[in-house]
Formats: sequence, structure tokens, C-alpha cells
Amino acid sequence: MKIDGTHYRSIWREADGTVKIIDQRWLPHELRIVPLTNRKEFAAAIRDMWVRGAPLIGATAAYGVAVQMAHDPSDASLAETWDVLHETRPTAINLRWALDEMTRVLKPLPAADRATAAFKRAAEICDEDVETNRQIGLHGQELIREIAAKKGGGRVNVLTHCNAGWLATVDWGTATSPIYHAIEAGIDVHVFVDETRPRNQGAQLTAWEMLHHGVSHDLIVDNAGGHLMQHGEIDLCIVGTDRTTAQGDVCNKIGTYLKALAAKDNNVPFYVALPSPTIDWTVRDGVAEIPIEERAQSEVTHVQGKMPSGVVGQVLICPEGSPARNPAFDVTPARLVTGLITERGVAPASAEGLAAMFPDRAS
Ligand SMILES: CSC[C@@H](O)[C@@H](O)C(=O)COP(=O)(O)O
Repeated sequence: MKIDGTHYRSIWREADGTVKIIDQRWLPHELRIVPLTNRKEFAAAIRDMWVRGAPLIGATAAYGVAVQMAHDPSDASLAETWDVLHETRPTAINLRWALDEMTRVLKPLPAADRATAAFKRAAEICDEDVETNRQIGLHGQELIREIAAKKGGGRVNVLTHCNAGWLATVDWGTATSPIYHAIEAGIDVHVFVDETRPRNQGAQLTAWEMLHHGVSHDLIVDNAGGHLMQHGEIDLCIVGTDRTTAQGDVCNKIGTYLKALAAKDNNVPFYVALPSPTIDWTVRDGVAEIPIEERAQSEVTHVQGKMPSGVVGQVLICPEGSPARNPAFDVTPARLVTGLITERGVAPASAEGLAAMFPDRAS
């Protein structure tokens, strides 16, 4: 997407072969672009969230494998890279999907051919992600159009959680793609952006995206969504997902489940936008089977912001020494999900719905 007239993807390869990312830890205060040059840096970039968002984590891992293949294309190196990158973030299934895909392509090749093939496949994974998200946008746009029509062409109010925007993918975003497409199609859309504690991806990233793309929006605290729904201020919710099970349970950023409960109680449609690599066909019961990443206590006890001095830093917001818990994701059961917006269309959130949409993938 464009920032101040320049088109960016969240990850790309320069003509000289260097892989670059937007270091998202500094947004919205600074647009910092950094190269990732070796496996250690790729692992740190994913673990410490220089990049984040399930599809972008997968794309970054793919390039991480490619950079490692240029350094050491042996079988041992390929296998070790799978392990090193896979352990960085346990919940987003796109990470495993991308590592498996790179291994599938590279394993049968002679070592001497692996680096070239790896960069080619990583670039394709990025391009496929962009096209997939574009398709998600076109399907999701129709949902927004239907609501606008029901409102006699009135403004459609969308609530979103975390950042499932272009920064979380290679481009377009998942949850934001329907919004961007609807706006391009002339539909009047307003977005309520959950701040999304603890790391505030909504406040720092989604609000930044909305601002730069001229999207009408309000930043809200995480606890405001239910109140706004009770008062008819939300027409639909669209969120992303880090892993959706074969029966349609949706794992996403912590707090998503509470929004889905509030939506159900207020008859607000609750949609989840996802590319097919985010479906984990090997699991059914999301609550029982998906590993939930527990992150550092400091993400809860501190918040990051720009100080009056202009320095970006962290401040303690609780008594020093108070312990904290920090589960990074939760699971919204399929029964609370109105539909899954995929690149092939909108599927009911059920085993049957997903199997009918992806007969070639479901087992
Ligand atoms: C298109 S991104 C979907 C999800 O990955 C997104 O909603 C989310 O939960 C991101 O979490 P994060 O911890 O920032 O990686």
C-alpha cells in the first residue's frame, strides 16, 4: 500500500538481493526499514516482532530459509532452519505452512540449486499472499456493500481487532482488504480500531494504516466494543486469524473472543478474513488443540509510546514487582463466527463449510 506516495510491501527483495522489512516496532512514530541478512536476524525479527501477523511471519520465514540456503544449502542446514524458525512463534500456522512449503520445494533438489530455487519460491509466496488478500478483499467488499444497501447507502461501521492490515501480510491485509476495497468502490466505511493491549497493534499499526489511507476511523479502548454494539454503532466486525481449525474455530489476538461474544449478544455479524494457508487442517477443536503463545510479562506491565522528549520508550503502568500473565491469543469457537472470508469466497465457519470451499485441501 502507499505511504506518502511510495508503494510499500511489508517485506521485499532489493535488486542487489538484500531482503528488507519494515521494522514494525517503531511504528507509528518512525518508518524504519532494515535488512535481514542471516538466519539469526530472521529468527529475531519474527520472535521479537519486528514483523508480525500470521501471513507476514510465513513470508519472512520463507525468505529466512532462502538466505540460509545461500549460506549453507546442505540437508542439515535446511532441517535446522526449519527448527530454528519454527520455534520463534508457536501459534501462527502460516509459519509452519511456509517452512513446510520451502522444504517440499528444496529437499528434492541438489544442494547447488537450492538457493536460487528458495529465493524464487519465497518471492512467489509473497506474490501469492498479495493476490490472495486481494481476492479476500473483493469477497469481503460484497458483504460491506450488502450492509450499505440495507442502510440505504448509509455509512457502514466496522470494528476490527489487532492489526490484520497490510502490515500483517505482504500487502492489502486480510481484515482490512474488504475495507480498502469497499472504500475504493465508493462505499462509505468507518472503522472502529481496537487498541489491542498488550502491544497495541491496533493503536500503533491499524490506526497508522487508516490514517495514511484516509480511512475514517476512531481508535477505541478494547473494552468499548460491547458498549458500541449495544448502542447500534457497529454494523459488522471483521478480524484476522493466526490459525483456523478444520471445524472453523478461530484463533486470533487475545480479546477477539470477547468481541465475538459481544457481537453474538447484539446480533452483529462477526466475520473472520483469512488466506487458506491459515487453515490448520490437522486440528479441529481450537480451544483444546492450538498452542497459545505466552509472551513476556513486560508487555503487560509496560506500554510503549512517544515521550514528550520525542524519544520512543516504555513506561511502567503497574506497581513494580506485580506479576503478570500474557497469553497472546485466544480461540473463538466456530458457533460465534458468522462466516470465513477466504480467497475463494465466504464459507460458513464449520467443518462442512470449509470442506465445501476447499475440497482439494480438506482431509
Ligand atoms: C492478517 S493477520 C491475522 C493475525 O495474525 C492478527 O490478527 C494477529 O493476531 C497478529 O498478532 P501478532 O501478535 O501481532 O502477530
